[in-house]
Amino acid sequence: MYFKEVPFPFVVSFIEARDVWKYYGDYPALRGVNIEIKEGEFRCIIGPSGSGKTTLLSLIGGLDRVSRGYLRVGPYELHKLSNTELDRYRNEFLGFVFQLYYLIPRMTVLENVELPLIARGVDPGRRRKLALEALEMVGLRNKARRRPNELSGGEQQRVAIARAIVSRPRLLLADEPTGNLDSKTAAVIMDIFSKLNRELGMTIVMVTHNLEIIGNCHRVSRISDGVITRTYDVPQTHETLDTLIRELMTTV
Ligand SMILES: Nc1ncnc2c1ncn2[C@@H]1O[C@H](COP(=O)(O)OP(=O)(O)OP(=O)(O)O)[C@@H](O)[C@H]1O
Repeated sequence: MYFKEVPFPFVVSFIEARDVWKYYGDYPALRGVNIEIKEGEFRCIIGPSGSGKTTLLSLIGGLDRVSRGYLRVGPYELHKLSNTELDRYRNEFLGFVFQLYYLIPRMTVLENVELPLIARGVDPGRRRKLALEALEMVGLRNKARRRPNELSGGEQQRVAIARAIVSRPRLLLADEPTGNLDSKTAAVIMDIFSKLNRELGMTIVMVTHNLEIIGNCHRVSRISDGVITRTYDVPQTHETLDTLIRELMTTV
């Protein structure tokens, strides 16, 4: 009997950008980006300063609009959405983690994590339960009553991650999430991302300068002068990973 081999990836891409351009005034920060990311994938985006990483993430996150081209995330064709529809997309579909934690100092850790649920009208009992679950996932349930300034930088970033995932978004976007952290704390943060990806099936797109942490991703795309120049599968063995990191170091 003859079995036709199913091509991989079989599923339709979760994120699809085709010839995406973004202008700031006359300046083209993105110059025809093409990228496909599968659901459940953990994708890193690397590239030199000013190459367009944050711009691309802002477009995928619906924080800004494409100037030209096709950009779809799940069922949402972002280039076609109105501002209200974009707001809804962000609220229902996404979690964001940034380099700075943006926690509210006068609120407790628990209240900070509950915030996105207040905006969604979730009742207080359920809010508390979900926020504690999110804190459990980042290993900070025991610090729920503290205030952000009583925590280390790594712990504050873990609170920011709990806040980003409290409504169980399908897509988590992270912009230099380890940018302010030492390498040991960065590794802890990356283990949390890997766990969210593995256990909750959350698709993650992470922009980073830090090549030490790309071993946690499935694939890494390199962007240069506003164009994705290459996408690599991240190797599973240390030796081949080191070879890839050395190759990428010459370009980032
Ligand atoms: N709001 C803006 N107005 C004008 N130009 C902008 C704006 N945002 C970004 N740019 C320009 O677009 C280009 C891409 O910026 P972007 O922030 O996407 O780069 P990046 O790869 O994330 O850089 P970095 O690693 O330094 O954060 C840069 O030349 C930047 O100066």
